[in-house]
Amino acid sequence: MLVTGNDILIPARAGKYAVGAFNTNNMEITQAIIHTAEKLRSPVMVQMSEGAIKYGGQDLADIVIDLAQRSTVPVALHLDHGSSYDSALKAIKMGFTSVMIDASHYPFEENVHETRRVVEAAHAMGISVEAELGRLGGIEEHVVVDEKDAFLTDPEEAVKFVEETGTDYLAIAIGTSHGAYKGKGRPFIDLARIKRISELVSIPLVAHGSSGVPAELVQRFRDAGGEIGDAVGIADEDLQQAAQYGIAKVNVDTDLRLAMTTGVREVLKKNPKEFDPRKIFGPARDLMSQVVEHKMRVLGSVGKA
Ligand SMILES: O=C(COP(=O)(O)O)NO
Ligand SMILES: [Ca+2]
Ligand code: NA
Ligand SMILES: [Zn+2]
Repeated sequence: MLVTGNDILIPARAGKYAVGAFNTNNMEITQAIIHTAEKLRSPVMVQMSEGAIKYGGQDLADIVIDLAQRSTVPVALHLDHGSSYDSALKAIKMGFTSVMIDASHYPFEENVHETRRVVEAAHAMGISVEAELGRLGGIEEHVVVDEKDAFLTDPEEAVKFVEETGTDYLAIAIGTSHGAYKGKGRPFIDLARIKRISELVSIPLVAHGSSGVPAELVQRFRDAGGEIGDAVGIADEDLQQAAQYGIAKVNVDTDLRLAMTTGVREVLKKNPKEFDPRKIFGPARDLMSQVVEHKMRVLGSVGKA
C-alpha cells in the first residue's frame, strides 16, 4: 500500500530498526526494490531525486505509485534532495507521499525558513517532510560541498531546528558522503554524535550517503569492464549500530547503480551477440534485488511490514 514517510519511519525509530530508502530511475530498479520488500515483508521507501524526475517524470512516478498501491507492504514515494519549495510542491502534485527539502547549505535561519514553508504546505496535504541540518561531504545532487565546508550536525542546534521547523524526520551530517568514495579503509561515521542527537531529538533520523559499496561488487564491476578507483562505503555493522541510535531511514543509491551497471556489463561482455533487452536488463534487476535484500537484512526491517 502507498503510505506516507511517517507511517514507515515512526514505527522504525520506535522499533530500533531502519528502513532502506532506495533511489530509482527506471522500471527495473523500482521492481527490484518493491518486489524484494514484498518477498521479505519489509516496509520500504522508494525515492526519486530531481534528476530522476527530470529523466523519468510522471511516467516513472506513476510506475512507483502503481506498484506501491498494489503492493502488500507499506511503500512511500519520497522526493530525495528537493532543492526548493517549488520542487517539493511539484513532487506532492505528482503524487509523492514524502518530500525532502534540502536547504542545509544555507545559513541556519534560512534553512529554518525554507523548511518551515515546506512543512506547512506538505502537512496541509497530509504529506511528511524530511529536512537536513549539517553538510555532508561529497557531491550532493545540486550542491558541490567540498570537505572543508562539510560540517557535522550539532546536537543542540538540531533540537532548535526541529522545534522551529516541525519537520517530521531529520537528515543529519555524521561523516557519510554521497557516491562511491566515502573515505579510506573503514569510512568514518560518527556513532557517538548520532547517539547524542537521538537522546535530544525524538523524531526519526536519516542517514544519507549510506551505500556499503561492497568490495565484491566493486571487483565484479571492474571484471565486467567497469572503471572505478578505490571505492569504499559504510560498514554494515556501523549501520546496524546507527539504527539502534535512532537512524530510521538509510539512503542507498550508489549500490544500486553499481549493481545495475555490473549486471548489464556482464551480459554484454559475455554475449556480444545479445540484443534482447529482457536478457540485458533482467540479470541487472536480479543483482539489484540481491543488493536490496542484503541492505534490508542489515537494517533489520525484514518482517516488519
Ligand atoms: O544519500 C543518498 C545516496 O547515498 P549513496 O551515494 O551512499 O548511495 N541519496 O540521497
Ligand atoms: Ca544538503
Ligand atoms: Na532524502
Ligand atoms: Zn543524499
